[in-house]
Order: sequence, then structure tokens, then C-alpha cells
Amino acid sequence: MWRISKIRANVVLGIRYCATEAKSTASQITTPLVDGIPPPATVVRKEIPVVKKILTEVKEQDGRSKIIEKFCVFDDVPGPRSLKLISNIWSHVPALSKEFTAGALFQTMNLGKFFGNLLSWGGNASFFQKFFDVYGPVVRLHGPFGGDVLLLSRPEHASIVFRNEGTRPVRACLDSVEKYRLEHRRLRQAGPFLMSGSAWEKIHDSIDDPIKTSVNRYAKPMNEICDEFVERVLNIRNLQDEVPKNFKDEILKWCLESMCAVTLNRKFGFLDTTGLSTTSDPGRILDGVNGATEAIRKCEFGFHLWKFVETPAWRSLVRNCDSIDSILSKYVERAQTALRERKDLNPKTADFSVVDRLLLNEDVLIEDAMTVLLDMFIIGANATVHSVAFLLYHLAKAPKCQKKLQQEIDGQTRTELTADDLKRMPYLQACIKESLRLAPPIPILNRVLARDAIIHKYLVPEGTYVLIATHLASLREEYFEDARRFQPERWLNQEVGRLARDLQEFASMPFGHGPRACQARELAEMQVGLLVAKVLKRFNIEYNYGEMSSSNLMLSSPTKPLNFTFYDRK
Ligand code: HEM
Repeated sequence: MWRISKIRANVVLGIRYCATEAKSTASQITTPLVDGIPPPATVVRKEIPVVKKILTEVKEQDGRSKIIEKFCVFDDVPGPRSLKLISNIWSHVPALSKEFTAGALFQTMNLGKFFGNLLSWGGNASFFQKFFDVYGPVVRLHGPFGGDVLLLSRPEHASIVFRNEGTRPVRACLDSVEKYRLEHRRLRQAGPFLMSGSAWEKIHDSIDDPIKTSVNRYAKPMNEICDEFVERVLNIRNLQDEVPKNFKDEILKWCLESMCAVTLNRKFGFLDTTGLSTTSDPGRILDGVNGATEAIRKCEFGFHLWKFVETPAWRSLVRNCDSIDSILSKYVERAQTALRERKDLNPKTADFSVVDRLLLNEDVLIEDAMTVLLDMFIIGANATVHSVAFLLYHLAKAPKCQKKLQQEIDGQTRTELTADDLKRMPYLQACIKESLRLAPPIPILNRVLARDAIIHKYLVPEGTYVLIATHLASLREEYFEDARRFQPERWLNQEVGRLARDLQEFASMPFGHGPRACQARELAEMQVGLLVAKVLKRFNIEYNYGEMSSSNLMLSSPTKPLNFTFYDRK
């Protein structure tokens, strides 16, 4: 087999023809707004310069030549010219340059004055849509501080990226959290979400089994915590049966309690009927998670000034992460002491939490276990809360679907549901998938290409940083009929959407793909499904405040207060 790099090294035949002058045309489409992603309104579509495809001819060993591929070189990938200009200026400032940094793109985004109307974005994937509307399905951004970025969204392109991500795929994100751990705390690891290479593989393997087995092991406490959540709703709703505007905090409390049960096998009392004292451990964890999330969003978005000076957002990140760390480390140390006193240390026969299992692993230090915990409590919890919020919202807005789901839930006679029970509820599973299709908590995946790949007939070199706006693909009519409608039934059919079977999985990827896909997918699906099943068993839900969308590319969250109305079911 000829490798692409070899092809490049060989003869490249053909002449690149001059680009035609860019013209502008306008098109108008009106479809409803979904999750903050407006359909392309008045789009000034640039005519992409026509570049003649290049015939690639390779010399075979016997000296004969053979044309094996047609492609365009990477330089031909269209993208905003002004960025190229900025790139040239900034390339003279090597101190700012960092390869593969996700920040490059977000810094780029802030240079909005160069894009005129492109700047009017809502902080979510709609920004990317504007690039695609102007430049087509494959867009190259010349990162001003180094590291070009390739923007994609289509399933056929995503499938190529994932085929070429290698066995230890590299994902780049959350530089601020990485700096906090590696430079500020001087830990040896940045955490499972952020690490790469063999260190990532080691920690990945060490948490895989503990997380997966916790799904069944902790079904009982997870059920009890969902029941407490239902009680909490009864306690906090007003005379009109509406819950307070800060209901997102209640979902976060449920999620953290559930997370503590699984990771530390311990009850914290986040959902206590008497409320949470801000000085209690659960109160401080809640504040810490909220504060850290906000600080990370601020740091990751816009200019990464905190890389050079201590900005208020950076200080807040440090303060909040330190606070969560100091509380949780107390419990991790207690878990370690308890383990020393235990006689049966065989994970197959004894009952161990995720943290116990990590501590029993000789390769894992306490500080490694802490980074795992913090990733779960900040990144995992935010994704779960977002998923629950939008599932409740979509069901509230689709009463027929809500009723159909309630019928399925009522068919369950057991009060304590296991992951298997939930899997046997196809409509519930379809509702979860559909809600995640419309509002994925992580709307953009990223990878660094592990080898050269041909994407849309462009030869994209190894090492290119690729952003895949998977959310935008999920909203395309080409792939899903009536794509902006919450229609769980579509997942019950054999043929989902309009794509060939091998591409269907790339049209909606809320948990990512490949070796770096979400490690807690089963756990998260269990938690979300269980909570919604318990809530709908007890209540009918309404949401009376218009359309909800989500903001932020990093740790995204609903844009409106979640003051649902929970009516008792008759
Ligand atoms: C419904 C809720 C959740 C969603 C939609 C979600 C989604 C994702 C996505 C999209 C990724 C990146 C995948 C990729 O780049 O291909 C990811 C990674 C990850 N998630 Fe989740 N997640 C959720 C909940 C959780 C929870 C609750 C935990 C922990 C208890 C968790 C732990 C992780 C970890 C450790 C990774 C990094 C995996 C790696 O890089 O090796 N997630 N998640």
C-alpha cells in the first residue's frame, strides 16, 4: 500500500489554476432555532476559488507510473484570508505559539472585527456554521498563535478523522485545567480528559473497569438518590408547582450525590430536606464545582491572558479547584486508611468504590486518583446536568412524547431499577438519544490527526488539529428528516436518518468516538435514564419560558433558568 506521505514525496503532477474572483451571493432560509443554532439566515456565500484537482502520479517499483489518487494540497483548503494575515504577523512572536492548542481557535474567534458579521454568534456551534456557510464543508483557519485548525462537521469527514486518529488519540482542550494541575499544583498528571500518550493509556485502563462495574454495583444508592430528588422537587416547588429559577443547582446536587456514591461509596447529603449549609462539605463542593466551571469557561474563552498573568478568572479557577481538592482529598485519604484495615482486598469478592479500586492499583498515586475525581466532578457532572436539563426540557415541550414515555415507565413494576431494566425501555433510550442529538453537552469534538488523510479531496497532513462540529451534523436535513424536531421515534426504526449505515454513528456522537470516547457512557446513560424515569413516574412536566438553547463550547450549559413546572400525576 502506498502511504500518502510517500505519495507526496513522489511526483505530484498538475498545475494549479488561478482562483476566480470571489463573488457574493445571498440565500435566505427560515427554519426554527434549535439549541441556539439558528438556521443560516442571510448568508453571504463566498464563491470558493476553483482549484483544479491535482492528479497524483506515483512511481511503482518497476519504474512504471500509476495515477492512484486525486487530491488538492492542504494550502487549497478555503478559509478566511484575514486570519492568514494575522497568522503571518503573529508567527514572529514564538513565545505565544503553542502547537495544537484549542485556545488558538478561541483566540481567533475573538478577533471578530476581521469578520464583520461573523462575530454575531451565541457562544455555541452556530459560530462554526457561519464558517461553513461561507467557505463550504471543509474550512482551514490559520491559527494566529500557531497551529492551524481544520473545521469539519460532516459524518463522512468525521469518519475519516476517526479512522486516522491512531491508537492513542490526542485531544486538546482545557489548557487552563492542564496548567493548574501541571504547573500550579505540580502534579505528575493532567487528568484522564486532558492527558495523551502512554500516560493517558495507563490511567484510562485503570479507571475503565471501576467505572463500568459501578453501573450495577451502585444501582441501589443511585435509585435512592433519585427518590430523594423527587422529594426535593416536592419540597421546593411553589403554589403553582413551579420550581425556583436555580433548579439547575438542584440537578447538580443530585448529580454530585450520585457521583459521590459511585466514587467514594459515601453519602454526603447534597439533597437534604433542610437545605445545604455553605460551610458544610457538600455545600463547599457545590460552590467549588460551580465556581470552577465558570472560571474554566472564562479562561478557555477569549484571549488566554492567564497564560502570562494572573487574571481574576485564573485566580478563581485556582481557588475553586483547590477548594474541591482539599475536601475530596480528605475523603480519599480516609478511603486509603480504611483499605489498610480491610482484610479482603480482592476486587472480585469485596465491595470497592471507584476510588478504592484506584488506590488498590499500584500504578496510581493518590494525586492521580484526585485528578480522576476532579475530572468526574467538574467535566462529567456538567455534561450529566446538561443532559438531564435538556431531556426534561424536550419532554416538557413534547407532551405526546412525555405521555408515551410515562406509559413505558408505568409498565415497570419494580421500584428499584437496574441498568438492565432501563435498557429494556426502548422509548426511554430513544428519548435520551434524541435529546442528546439536539443538545449534546460537548457539541464539538477535536483530534490531532495521527497520519495524513484525504478529506474532501484535500490532503490534510499528519498533526493537523481538527475540530468536528458534530452538533451541526446532527441538525442537517440530509441526515435526519425534520432534523430540528424532538422525535424519539426516529431511533426506534432500523434505519436512523438518511445516511448509509456505516456513517450513521458519525451523524450524532454525543459521547464521542473511538478509544477516547466517554469512558462513563453507560454510567451517564444510567444516571440520566434513572432520574428521568423516577421524575416522570411522579410528575407531568411543563416549561413555560420559551425556547432553550445552550451556551459555550466548553462545559456548555442551558441559556435560561430551568424553572420547570412539576404537576402531580393524577
Ligand atoms: C450524559 C453525560 C455525558 C456526556 C454526553 C459525555 C460526553 C463525553 C464526550 C463527548 C467526551 C469526549 C469524547 C471524544 O473526544 O471522543 C467525553 C470524555 C470523557 N468523559 Fe464523558 N460525558 C458524560 C458524562 C460523563 C461522566 C458522568 C463521567 C465520569 C463519571 C465522564 C467521564 C469522561 C472521561 C473520563 C472522558 C475522557 C475519556 C478519555 O479521553 O479517555 N463523562 N465525555
